[in-house]
Amino acid sequence: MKSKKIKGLYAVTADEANTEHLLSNAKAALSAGINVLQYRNKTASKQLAAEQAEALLLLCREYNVPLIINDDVELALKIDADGVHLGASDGNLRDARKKLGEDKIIGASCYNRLEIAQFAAQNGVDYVAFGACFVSGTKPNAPKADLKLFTQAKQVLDLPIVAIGGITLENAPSVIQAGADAIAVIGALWNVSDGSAGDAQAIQKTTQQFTQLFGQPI
Ligand SMILES: Cc1ncc(COP(=O)(O)OP(=O)(O)O)c(N)n1
Ligand SMILES: Cc1nc(C(=O)O)sc1CCOP(=O)(O)O
Ligand SMILES: [Mg+2]
Repeated sequence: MKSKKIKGLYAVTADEANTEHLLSNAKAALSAGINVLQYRNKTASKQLAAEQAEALLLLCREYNVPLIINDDVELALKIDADGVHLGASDGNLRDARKKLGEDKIIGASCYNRLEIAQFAAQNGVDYVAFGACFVSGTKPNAPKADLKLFTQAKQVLDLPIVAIGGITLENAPSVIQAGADAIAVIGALWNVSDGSAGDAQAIQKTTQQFTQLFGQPI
């Protein structure tokens, strides 16, 4: 069942113009145990986005990890990615389902609003995301979502619930405790470096630390 794949550490890529760097970072996270990867690059041209998404898809296939495309149903269709993530201004959920078919994963941003999640669930999404849980360096103006929302959502929704926004190794336990099935992370995963060993090793170590919070083996 495809929605069962949405759990644990859900890595979301940072805006990265250097494809080699993007791929080596992604490989580090994949090799250390992320469960889902979302390609999100708000600064790429259409051509760069297509190239980067295609290269990430090949890498994800090696690790049997689904690749979700942010915002762009057409790109997901073009490269046969595993799904899309859509926010309030990214198009209609039913239209996306019609285009992508039943086998693809569709996720919806629900911000801090349970009723958006209920609407998304009625419109056939495979997971819902709430945020921002904490102040996010990536998206400083994102509206805040109270962690109580996860507990409430869990009681009324029968879908995986993803938490996003400012999640770090320190605050992730409170989000998981509140009921999130997955945590979506950008800054605290990719903006790490241990100085000597390089980015890839630091990303691997951070991935393992996040994954252990869910009680999964490393
Ligand atoms: C897992 C996940 N949750 C939320 C978002 C945010 O989507 P959106 O509100 O459309 O904002 P942008 O990411 O497009 O800036 C997400 N991408 N992934
Ligand atoms: C893309 C995104 N969406 C958010 C929301 O609240 O919907 S917060 C966010 C940024 C997440 O990045 P970081 O882990 O660096 O805070
Ligand atoms: Mg969006």
